[in-house]
Amino acid sequence: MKVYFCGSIRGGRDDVHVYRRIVHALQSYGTVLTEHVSSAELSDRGQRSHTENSYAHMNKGENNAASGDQAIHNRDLDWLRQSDVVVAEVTQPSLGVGYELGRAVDMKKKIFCLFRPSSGRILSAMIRGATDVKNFVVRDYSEDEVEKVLEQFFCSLKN
Ligand SMILES: O=c1[nH]c(=O)n([C@H]2C[C@H](O)[C@@H](COP(=O)(O)O)O2)cc1CO
Repeated sequence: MKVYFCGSIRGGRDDVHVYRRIVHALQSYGTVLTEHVSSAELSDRGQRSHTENSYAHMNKGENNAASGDQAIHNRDLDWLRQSDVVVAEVTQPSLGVGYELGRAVDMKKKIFCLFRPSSGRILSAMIRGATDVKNFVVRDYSEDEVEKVLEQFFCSLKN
């Protein structure tokens, strides 16, 4: 099973610790194509947070030069096409995540969105309201429920 995980990068990295927990749990169900989204080394500038030498080791896809952005976009859409399921943490608003979800709907992917009401945010109606889209599920959860809600979702795929 190939899993495409979506989480905010340039939209803000406040929830990266939650992304790590989700990706860790997802790895027991299959291959996570976008593991880098959960990397603490990626800053909200889409770059590793350290300066100088780290640029030499930077994963080419995650720099913010224009050509780098095109490579990131094209690589991620390739991964999205390959994926069997899309899991998105949507608490931290992110243009990129919203775009990925829209493209995934168009590709008729199975989509599972996770939102934490404890954040005090109100989820976009374009995500919460997509209830008539087939295979598009939005689940409210708290951080300590990550493993449980993912287990429920992957079990539901078997039925
Ligand atoms: O460097 C990147 N690498 C990358 O894979 N993405 C993808 C994966 C994430 O699910 C999503 C985050 O979008 P944004 O950066 O607009 O928050 O876009 C986004 C960026 C930066 O926009």
